[in-house]
Amino acid sequence: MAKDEADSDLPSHDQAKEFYAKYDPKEVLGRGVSSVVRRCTEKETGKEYAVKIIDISGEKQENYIAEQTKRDTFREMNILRMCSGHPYIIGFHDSFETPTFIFLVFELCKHGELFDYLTQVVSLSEKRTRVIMKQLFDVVEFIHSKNIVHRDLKPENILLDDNLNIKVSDFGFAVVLEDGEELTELCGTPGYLAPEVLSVSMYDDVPGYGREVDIWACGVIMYTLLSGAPPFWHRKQMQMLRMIMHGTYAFGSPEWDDISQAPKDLISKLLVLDPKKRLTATEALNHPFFKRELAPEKQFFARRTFRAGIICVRFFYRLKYFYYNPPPISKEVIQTNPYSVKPLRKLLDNCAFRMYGHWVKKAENQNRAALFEHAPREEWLDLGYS
Ligand SMILES: Nc1ncnc2c1ncn2[C@@H]1O[C@H](COP(=O)(O)OP(=O)(O)OP(=O)(O)O)[C@@H](O)[C@H]1O
Repeated sequence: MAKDEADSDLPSHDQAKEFYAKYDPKEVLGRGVSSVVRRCTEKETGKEYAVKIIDISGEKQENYIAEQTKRDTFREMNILRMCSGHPYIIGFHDSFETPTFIFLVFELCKHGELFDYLTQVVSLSEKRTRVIMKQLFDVVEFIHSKNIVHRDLKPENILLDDNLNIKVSDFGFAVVLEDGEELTELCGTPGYLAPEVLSVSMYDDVPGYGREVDIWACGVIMYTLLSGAPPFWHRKQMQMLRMIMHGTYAFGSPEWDDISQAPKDLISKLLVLDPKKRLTATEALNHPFFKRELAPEKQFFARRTFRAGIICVRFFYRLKYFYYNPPPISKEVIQTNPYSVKPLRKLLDNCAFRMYGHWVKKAENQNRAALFEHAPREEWLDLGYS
């Protein structure tokens, strides 16, 4: 990209003297509705950060929306300060305000979003899911203890640091609950919305919602990490919202066949329609999924150990034999059950993901709602694959 074009959305030096005195802005990392996130370096230390530059000038949007953006940003800054120092929440380093822009300087997460990581790997192992979900519940337990509700937990808002630890970001919808306060605003991302958020926007005589919406979102995230597809999804958004309202989801085959009972049990205790019956973050952290199974005390039995050794060696040689002499794949198997053949299974899965875009690569100007679009891609239709 030409330098002029790349820098075209940067505020001028006159508009942001204080920021430019301390930081050098670099390439764009991501864009929001009214903001651009760039890598930047701190002049004094040479350390790298990410700066979110929020336009509050009113030039790109109506004045009243710019005012709202400004108010929301101050609320977000206040909440970020309340969360400072938590190991799995994005570090908030610095801020600057001018009449036209607000600059928020964050720690830099070079590995980007959990969403992009999932795009590459499609689904995660139980072990990796355990690490990520444990960190996520640590965050939720912490923010809920401070009466903060995030309201937009999803893989796009979970960044990964250099050690692939999570950093929960984007507290743009987060609020601090007053004692006994119930929320009524419809906000969040469709696939992750809890049923009570939908109810409150549809009916007059229902109670508002509270912190339990974050637990529901954790259930959706955990399901998605393990299977590579969201639990509530339909080509037509109204149908998808109806599925959420009724709590209709399944641990379908074959994605869930090899997944053990503990994570399924935990998910089923998170995706509970009645928010009062949903686990809390602390209860989720005490679920058996997060408890390592302790091996029984080991005793040494010479004969048994010797026999086990022989079996292992035999097994190894059989495995080696099959590896170098794989059984022929018959035409019948390919016709009747192609999914049972591992290389074909991989190919089919890849095609399905390409065609239906459960995981879609983020591109310039791509709408994130595409994650839930189940339509074949244009070029496939041209090829007559529809
Ligand atoms: N600290 C960071 N390190 C690396 N990349 C980041 C960081 N913060 C944000 N990004 C990238 O920038 C993108 C947009 O950031 P962010 O999620 O804060 O904006 P947004 O909330 O989507 O914006 P808006 O609320 O204005 O629509 C992120 O999705 C991510 O890819």
